[in-house]
Amino acid sequence: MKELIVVKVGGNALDSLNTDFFEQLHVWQSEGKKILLIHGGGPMISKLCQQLDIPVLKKNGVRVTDEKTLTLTKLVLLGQTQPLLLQKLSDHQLAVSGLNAAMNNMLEGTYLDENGYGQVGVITSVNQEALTPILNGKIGVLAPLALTKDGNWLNVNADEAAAAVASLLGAQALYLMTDVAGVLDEGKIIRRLNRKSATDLTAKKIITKGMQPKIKAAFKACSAGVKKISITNKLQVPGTIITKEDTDDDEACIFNV
Ligand SMILES: Nc1ncnc2c1ncn2[C@@H]1O[C@H](COP(=O)(O)OP(=O)(O)O)[C@@H](O)[C@H]1O
Ligand SMILES: CC(=O)N[C@@H](CCC(=O)OP(=O)(O)O)C(=O)O
Repeated sequence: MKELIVVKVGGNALDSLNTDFFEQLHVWQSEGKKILLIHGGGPMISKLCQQLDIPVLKKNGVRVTDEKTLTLTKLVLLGQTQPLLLQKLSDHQLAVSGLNAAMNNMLEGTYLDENGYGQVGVITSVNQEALTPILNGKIGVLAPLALTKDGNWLNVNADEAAAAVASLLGAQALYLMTDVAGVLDEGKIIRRLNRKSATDLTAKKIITKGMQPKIKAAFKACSAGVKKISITNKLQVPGTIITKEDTDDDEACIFNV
Protein backbone atom coordinates (compact mmCIF):
# COMPACT_ATOMS: atom_id res chain seq x y z
CA MET A 1 0.00 0.00 0.00
CA LYS A 2 1.56 3.26 -1.12
CA GLU A 3 2.40 5.91 1.45
CA LEU A 4 1.53 3.65 4.39
CA ILE A 5 3.15 4.17 7.78
CA VAL A 6 2.68 1.48 10.43
CA VAL A 7 3.23 2.44 14.06
CA LYS A 8 3.25 -0.05 16.89
CA VAL A 9 2.32 1.55 20.21
CA GLY A 10 3.46 -0.70 23.03
CA GLY A 11 1.48 -1.08 26.23
CA ASN A 12 4.27 0.71 28.09
CA ALA A 13 4.19 3.60 25.61
CA LEU A 14 0.38 3.95 25.71
CA ASP A 15 0.33 5.76 29.01
CA SER A 16 2.99 8.27 28.09
CA LEU A 17 1.86 9.45 24.64
CA ASN A 18 2.36 13.18 24.52
CA THR A 19 1.28 15.95 22.14
CA ASP A 20 4.35 15.34 19.90
CA PHE A 21 2.94 11.96 19.00
CA PHE A 22 -0.46 13.26 17.95
CA GLU A 23 1.08 16.25 16.15
CA GLN A 24 3.22 13.91 14.04
CA LEU A 25 0.12 11.92 13.05
CA HIS A 26 -1.52 15.20 11.94
CA VAL A 27 1.60 16.07 9.93
CA TRP A 28 1.60 12.69 8.18
CA GLN A 29 -2.11 13.03 7.41
CA SER A 30 -1.55 16.47 5.90
CA GLU A 31 1.16 14.91 3.72
CA GLY A 32 -1.34 12.34 2.44
CA LYS A 33 0.13 9.35 4.30
CA LYS A 34 -2.05 6.45 5.37
CA ILE A 35 -1.56 5.50 9.02
CA LEU A 36 -2.14 2.17 10.71
CA LEU A 37 -1.50 1.80 14.44
CA ILE A 38 -1.02 -1.61 16.04
CA HIS A 39 -1.46 -1.37 19.77
CA GLY A 40 0.01 -3.52 22.52
CA GLY A 41 -1.17 -4.06 26.06
CA GLY A 42 1.29 -6.59 27.48
CA PRO A 43 1.73 -4.99 30.93
CA MET A 44 -2.06 -4.66 31.34
CA ILE A 45 -2.59 -8.32 30.34
CA SER A 46 0.04 -9.43 32.87
CA LYS A 47 -1.55 -7.28 35.57
CA LEU A 48 -5.00 -8.77 35.03
CA CYS A 49 -3.57 -12.32 34.98
CA GLN A 50 -1.82 -11.65 38.29
CA GLN A 51 -4.97 -10.20 39.84
CA LEU A 52 -6.81 -13.40 38.88
CA ASP A 53 -3.96 -15.73 39.97
CA ILE A 54 -3.31 -16.91 36.44
CA PRO A 55 0.41 -17.56 35.94
CA VAL A 56 2.28 -15.17 33.63
CA LEU A 57 4.82 -16.98 31.51
CA LYS A 58 6.88 -15.39 28.74
CA LYS A 59 9.54 -17.01 26.58
CA ASN A 60 11.86 -14.70 24.66
CA GLY A 61 9.41 -11.86 25.31
CA VAL A 62 6.45 -13.79 23.88
CA ARG A 63 3.53 -14.73 26.16
CA VAL A 64 2.78 -18.43 26.53
CA THR A 65 -0.99 -18.35 26.03
CA ASP A 66 -3.39 -21.02 27.29
CA GLU A 67 -7.20 -20.77 26.89
CA LYS A 68 -7.70 -18.67 30.04
CA THR A 69 -4.86 -16.32 29.14
CA LEU A 70 -6.25 -15.95 25.63
CA THR A 71 -9.64 -14.92 27.03
CA LEU A 72 -8.00 -12.29 29.26
CA THR A 73 -5.77 -11.12 26.42
CA LYS A 74 -8.81 -10.49 24.21
CA LEU A 75 -10.57 -8.73 27.10
CA VAL A 76 -7.66 -6.39 27.71
CA LEU A 77 -6.76 -5.65 24.10
CA LEU A 78 -10.31 -5.16 22.81
CA GLY A 79 -11.91 -3.86 26.01
CA GLN A 80 -9.19 -1.75 27.58
CA THR A 81 -6.15 -0.76 25.54
CA GLN A 82 -7.78 -0.28 22.14
CA PRO A 83 -10.57 1.98 23.50
CA LEU A 84 -7.96 3.92 25.49
CA LEU A 85 -5.92 4.63 22.36
CA LEU A 86 -9.04 5.43 20.31
CA GLN A 87 -10.12 7.91 22.98
CA LYS A 88 -6.71 9.61 23.08
CA LEU A 89 -6.64 9.93 19.28
CA SER A 90 -10.20 11.28 19.20
CA ASP A 91 -9.33 13.79 21.95
CA HIS A 92 -6.64 15.09 19.57
CA GLN A 93 -9.11 15.53 16.71
CA LEU A 94 -7.90 12.52 14.75
CA ALA A 95 -10.52 10.42 12.93
CA VAL A 96 -10.14 6.77 13.91
CA SER A 97 -11.41 3.29 13.18
CA GLY A 98 -10.93 0.50 15.75
CA LEU A 99 -10.18 -2.80 14.04
CA ASN A 100 -9.66 -6.44 14.91
CA ALA A 101 -9.14 -9.82 13.26
CA ALA A 102 -12.83 -10.74 13.25
CA MET A 103 -13.78 -7.85 10.95
CA ASN A 104 -13.82 -9.18 7.36
CA ASN A 105 -11.04 -11.67 8.20
CA MET A 106 -8.81 -8.67 8.70
CA LEU A 107 -5.89 -10.72 10.06
CA GLU A 108 -5.39 -14.40 9.42
CA GLY A 109 -2.71 -16.41 11.18
CA THR A 110 -1.27 -19.79 11.99
CA TYR A 111 0.09 -21.24 15.23
CA LEU A 112 3.67 -20.23 16.08
CA ASP A 113 4.41 -23.45 17.98
CA GLU A 114 1.36 -24.84 19.78
CA ASN A 115 3.38 -27.13 22.06
CA GLY A 116 5.78 -24.39 23.13
CA TYR A 117 3.53 -21.30 23.19
CA GLY A 118 -0.10 -22.46 23.12
CA GLN A 119 -2.59 -20.15 21.35
CA VAL A 120 0.07 -17.83 19.94
CA GLY A 121 0.11 -16.99 16.28
CA VAL A 122 2.00 -15.47 13.41
CA ILE A 123 0.14 -13.37 10.87
CA THR A 124 -0.10 -14.82 7.38
CA SER A 125 -2.51 -12.46 5.64
CA VAL A 126 -4.19 -9.07 5.90
CA ASN A 127 -7.44 -8.21 4.14
CA GLN A 128 -6.06 -5.31 2.16
CA GLU A 129 -9.27 -4.86 0.17
CA ALA A 130 -11.25 -4.22 3.36
CA LEU A 131 -8.54 -2.12 4.97
CA THR A 132 -7.71 0.26 2.10
CA PRO A 133 -10.99 2.27 2.10
CA ILE A 134 -10.85 2.56 5.91
CA LEU A 135 -7.37 4.07 5.80
CA ASN A 136 -8.48 6.69 3.29
CA GLY A 137 -9.20 9.43 5.78
CA LYS A 138 -9.08 7.50 9.05
CA ILE A 139 -6.31 6.18 11.24
CA GLY A 140 -6.73 2.41 11.62
CA VAL A 141 -6.18 1.06 15.13
CA LEU A 142 -5.63 -2.67 15.04
CA ALA A 143 -5.31 -5.21 17.87
CA PRO A 144 -2.53 -7.85 17.72
CA LEU A 145 -4.82 -10.86 17.46
CA ALA A 146 -5.37 -13.14 14.48
CA LEU A 147 -7.87 -15.81 13.47
CA THR A 148 -6.93 -19.18 12.00
CA LYS A 149 -8.70 -20.42 8.88
CA ASP A 150 -10.82 -22.54 11.27
CA GLY A 151 -11.85 -19.47 13.26
CA ASN A 152 -9.64 -19.95 16.33
CA TRP A 153 -8.27 -16.80 17.97
CA LEU A 154 -4.52 -16.41 18.31
CA ASN A 155 -2.53 -14.03 20.50
CA VAL A 156 0.20 -12.32 18.47
CA ASN A 157 3.09 -10.35 19.95
CA ALA A 158 2.36 -6.76 18.93
CA ASP A 159 5.87 -6.11 17.53
CA GLU A 160 5.60 -9.27 15.46
CA ALA A 161 2.07 -8.27 14.34
CA ALA A 162 3.18 -4.76 13.33
CA ALA A 163 6.17 -6.10 11.38
CA ALA A 164 4.06 -8.73 9.62
CA VAL A 165 1.32 -6.25 8.71
CA ALA A 166 3.88 -3.65 7.52
CA SER A 167 5.59 -6.34 5.42
CA LEU A 168 2.39 -7.79 3.93
CA LEU A 169 1.03 -4.33 3.06
CA GLY A 170 4.34 -3.00 1.71
CA ALA A 171 4.52 -0.11 4.20
CA GLN A 172 7.13 2.59 3.63
CA ALA A 173 8.04 2.76 7.31
CA LEU A 174 7.52 0.93 10.57
CA TYR A 175 7.86 2.59 13.98
CA LEU A 176 8.10 0.43 17.07
CA MET A 177 7.19 2.94 19.81
CA THR A 178 8.24 1.90 23.27
CA ASP A 179 9.36 3.33 26.61
CA VAL A 180 13.08 3.50 25.76
CA ALA A 181 14.85 5.80 23.29
CA GLY A 182 16.20 2.90 21.24
CA VAL A 183 18.25 -0.25 21.66
CA LEU A 184 20.58 0.53 24.54
CA ASP A 185 23.96 -0.76 25.64
CA GLU A 186 25.09 0.62 28.99
CA GLY A 187 22.57 3.43 28.66
CA LYS A 188 23.70 4.54 25.19
CA ILE A 189 21.68 4.10 22.00
CA ILE A 190 23.27 1.54 19.71
CA ARG A 191 24.09 3.30 16.46
CA ARG A 192 24.99 0.43 14.16
CA LEU A 193 24.29 -3.25 14.50
CA ASN A 194 24.06 -6.08 12.03
CA ARG A 195 22.23 -9.36 12.50
CA LYS A 196 25.30 -11.05 13.98
CA SER A 197 25.85 -8.25 16.50
CA ALA A 198 22.19 -8.43 17.47
CA THR A 199 22.57 -12.17 18.09
CA ASP A 200 25.75 -11.56 20.13
CA LEU A 201 24.09 -8.84 22.22
CA THR A 202 21.18 -11.18 22.88
CA ALA A 203 23.58 -13.95 23.93
CA LYS A 204 25.34 -11.47 26.24
CA LYS A 205 21.93 -10.56 27.71
CA ILE A 206 22.25 -6.91 26.69
CA ILE A 207 19.16 -7.34 24.53
CA THR A 208 16.61 -9.09 26.74
CA LYS A 209 12.89 -9.40 27.50
CA GLY A 210 10.57 -7.18 25.44
CA MET A 211 13.42 -5.92 23.23
CA GLN A 212 13.92 -9.41 21.78
CA PRO A 213 10.69 -9.63 19.75
CA LYS A 214 11.27 -6.03 18.59
CA ILE A 215 14.69 -6.89 17.15
CA LYS A 216 13.38 -10.06 15.55
CA ALA A 217 10.38 -8.22 14.10
CA ALA A 218 12.55 -5.35 12.85
CA PHE A 219 14.89 -7.63 10.93
CA LYS A 220 11.95 -9.57 9.51
CA ALA A 221 10.31 -6.38 8.23
CA CYS A 222 13.63 -5.16 6.86
CA SER A 223 14.17 -8.41 4.95
CA ALA A 224 10.60 -8.18 3.63
CA GLY A 225 11.37 -4.77 2.10
CA VAL A 226 10.14 -2.21 4.63
CA LYS A 227 12.59 0.61 3.95
CA LYS A 228 12.84 2.13 7.41
CA ILE A 229 12.20 0.65 10.83
CA SER A 230 12.62 2.80 13.91
CA ILE A 231 12.73 1.66 17.54
CA THR A 232 12.06 4.81 19.51
CA ASN A 233 10.04 6.52 22.21
CA LYS A 234 9.29 9.58 20.03
CA LEU A 235 8.14 9.59 16.40
CA GLN A 236 10.24 12.73 15.73
CA VAL A 237 13.46 11.23 17.07
CA PRO A 238 15.04 8.38 15.10
CA GLY A 239 16.15 6.24 18.04
CA THR A 240 17.59 3.06 16.56
CA ILE A 241 16.99 2.87 12.82
CA ILE A 242 17.13 -0.31 10.78
CA THR A 243 17.48 0.07 7.04
CA LYS A 244 18.52 -2.21 4.24
CA GLU A 245 21.54 -1.30 2.24
CA ASP A 246 21.24 -1.35 -1.51
CA THR A 247 21.63 -5.11 -1.88
CA ASP A 248 19.53 -8.27 -1.60
CA ASP A 249 21.73 -9.62 1.17
CA ASP A 250 19.72 -10.02 4.40
CA GLU A 251 22.92 -9.44 6.35
CA ALA A 252 22.87 -5.91 4.97
CA CYS A 253 20.02 -5.01 7.31
CA ILE A 254 21.92 -2.71 9.61
CA PHE A 255 21.22 -0.39 12.44
CA ASN A 256 22.14 3.04 11.28
CA VAL A 257 21.49 6.51 12.58
N1 LIG B 1 19.20 -3.55 25.07
C1 LIG B 1 18.04 -3.02 25.43
N2 LIG B 1 17.78 -1.73 25.15
C2 LIG B 1 16.62 -1.14 25.52
N3 LIG B 1 15.62 -1.79 26.17
C3 LIG B 1 15.82 -3.09 26.46
C4 LIG B 1 17.02 -3.76 26.10
N4 LIG B 1 16.91 -5.04 26.53
C5 LIG B 1 15.73 -5.16 27.14
N5 LIG B 1 15.03 -4.01 27.10
C6 LIG B 1 13.73 -3.82 27.70
O1 LIG B 1 12.74 -3.80 26.69
C7 LIG B 1 11.70 -2.94 27.12
C8 LIG B 1 10.79 -2.58 25.97
O2 LIG B 1 10.00 -3.70 25.64
P1 LIG B 1 8.52 -3.90 26.26
O3 LIG B 1 8.58 -3.78 27.74
O4 LIG B 1 7.96 -5.14 25.70
O5 LIG B 1 7.81 -2.60 25.76
P2 LIG B 1 6.53 -2.38 24.86
O6 LIG B 1 5.35 -2.64 25.74
O7 LIG B 1 6.68 -0.96 24.47
O8 LIG B 1 6.62 -3.32 23.69
C9 LIG B 1 12.44 -1.80 27.77
O9 LIG B 1 11.66 -1.07 28.65
C10 LIG B 1 13.59 -2.52 28.47
O10 LIG B 1 13.21 -2.85 29.78
C1 LIG C 1 2.00 -13.50 22.11
C2 LIG C 1 2.21 -12.22 22.85
O1 LIG C 1 3.24 -12.04 23.46
N1 LIG C 1 1.23 -11.31 22.76
C3 LIG C 1 1.27 -10.06 23.48
C4 LIG C 1 0.26 -9.12 22.84
C5 LIG C 1 0.32 -7.73 23.42
C6 LIG C 1 1.67 -7.06 23.26
O2 LIG C 1 2.55 -7.51 22.55
O3 LIG C 1 1.76 -5.89 23.97
P1 LIG C 1 3.12 -5.06 24.26
O4 LIG C 1 3.63 -4.60 22.96
O5 LIG C 1 2.62 -3.96 25.11
O6 LIG C 1 4.08 -5.96 24.96
C7 LIG C 1 0.93 -10.29 24.97
O7 LIG C 1 0.12 -11.15 25.28
O8 LIG C 1 1.48 -9.54 25.80
